[in-house]
Amino acid sequence: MTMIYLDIIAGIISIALAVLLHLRRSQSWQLSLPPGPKKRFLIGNLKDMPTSFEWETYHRWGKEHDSDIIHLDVVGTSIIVLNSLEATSDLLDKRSSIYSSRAHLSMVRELMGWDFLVGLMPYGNDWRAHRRLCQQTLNAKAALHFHPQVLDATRELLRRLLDRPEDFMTHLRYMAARVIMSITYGIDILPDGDPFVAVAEDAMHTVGLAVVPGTFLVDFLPILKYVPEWFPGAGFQRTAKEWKVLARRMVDIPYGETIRQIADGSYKPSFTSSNLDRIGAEQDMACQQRIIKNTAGTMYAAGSDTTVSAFATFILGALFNPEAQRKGQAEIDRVLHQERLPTFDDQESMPYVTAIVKEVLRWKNVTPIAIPHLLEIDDVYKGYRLPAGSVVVPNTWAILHDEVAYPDPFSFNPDRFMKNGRLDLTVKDPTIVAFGYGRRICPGRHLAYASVWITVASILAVFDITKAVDENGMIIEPSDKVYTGLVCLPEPFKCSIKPRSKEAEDYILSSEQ
Ligand code: HEM
Repeated sequence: MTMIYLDIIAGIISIALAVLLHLRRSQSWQLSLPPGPKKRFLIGNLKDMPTSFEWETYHRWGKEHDSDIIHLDVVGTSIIVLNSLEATSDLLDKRSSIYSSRAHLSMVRELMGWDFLVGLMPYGNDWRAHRRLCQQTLNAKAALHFHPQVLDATRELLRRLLDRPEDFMTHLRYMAARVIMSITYGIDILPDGDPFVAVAEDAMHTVGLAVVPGTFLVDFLPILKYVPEWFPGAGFQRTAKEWKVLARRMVDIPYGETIRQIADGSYKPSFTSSNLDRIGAEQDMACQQRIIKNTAGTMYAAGSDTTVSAFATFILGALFNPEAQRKGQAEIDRVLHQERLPTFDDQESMPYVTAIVKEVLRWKNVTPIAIPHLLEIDDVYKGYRLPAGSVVVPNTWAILHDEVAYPDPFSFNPDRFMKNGRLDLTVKDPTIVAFGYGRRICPGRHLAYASVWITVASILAVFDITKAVDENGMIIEPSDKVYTGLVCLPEPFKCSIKPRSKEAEDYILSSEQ
């Protein structure tokens, strides 16, 4: 008898909950969507969508509609842009259980074969298994183990800058790639023309172009993925086919090399070798290998261009603000007395260097729209209806160029983070948003931050960075433009990098020991 009563009560509760949910949903459907540019019949905002520097357009739309949250519709795909820290924090951080998936991205994930990339995986168990591996290797404590490798790579960077300063971009790329390839695969790459790096760079270029929302219509109309290659207008299919080969090579080739080295006993311990070694007899071997291989491929893809972009932004910032460079050098000289090169232990005593790093991550921020998230269930925010399935674009660029938080936001000015010779903690730290949001926040941020900090400190300690001069003795003004894409990199620029003194040169050369 009691069991029957319990069943009836459970039934009534279930029905009541279902009715409540239905009522909530229908109430929220009466609310309006956030404001945004006028939508056209069927295609919505397709024709308005910017394909380059979209963060600037999104920011302008926000101002025009006097709202930090705007809504767009592209052929039925709902897009929500968040233009303020308040909105990203309220939704992506505080409600991250429903804002942590990713858009379907038919072009990149299905047609171009980038379904291995952790950063693009939908929220769920498979993503969790991959993310766990990233976290185990890259969390704040684990990242400390990489400091010696990063320091070695920085010292080599100094020597290479001394030798061929005009090739500084090549050296910065080498430094970032060297650290990640060694951590991930235990592979020592060649300084110039490394085949593993070449394979990865080719693939990376393609994905950078393809992930920007609005570039390929197939992302908004997934049915187009069934259009055959020969069909007029199906050029994206041919492009995807070519780019898929590059993606596979990027994942397979370095992983294959580690397997080869493990087999002949010549391997160096790395993310890949340690995790393969850890696979238990009770685990599904093929499944675990797939997760390790995907995660390894992701580490290079996610960590190389991003870090290089921050390095290059530092060099550019030093050109745009020579006074900041001098202040950084004066601080370093005060701490090191020009007797040694910086180490990670110097961080506490070099607040101005830290201010430069914060400004680097703010000024030409590496990932202006992070990686857009996806909202999984209907939500309501500031009285607006946010539909399930919306792509949610955090406008990190707008947040980091907000003139209230950062007056004169387009100038490179590390002093904005300083007060009375110390870091001013009342100024918003750009790292709060520069590495993304909520459950999808960049797991490589500790390693990335450490690499940028020690590189900035080491270069400032021994080099002067000045504008280059042409054959007629005229100063070459550097461009402050960046390439558009998911990861923004400064456009090529020239500069002069010279040792600050004979002693500085000696320190660089002796750093090999
Ligand atoms: C200055 C350097 C870097 C910047 C600015 C950066 C920034 C970001 C951003 C904005 C995201 C997206 C977060 C979101 O969806 O909200 C991300 C994701 C990711 N980053 Fe980084 N990153 C950097 C370096 C690295 C490094 C060195 C690694 C690894 C070695 C790495 C690994 C990843 C991974 C695996 C993801 C995907 C996380 C996920 O979707 O769950 N990143 N990063």
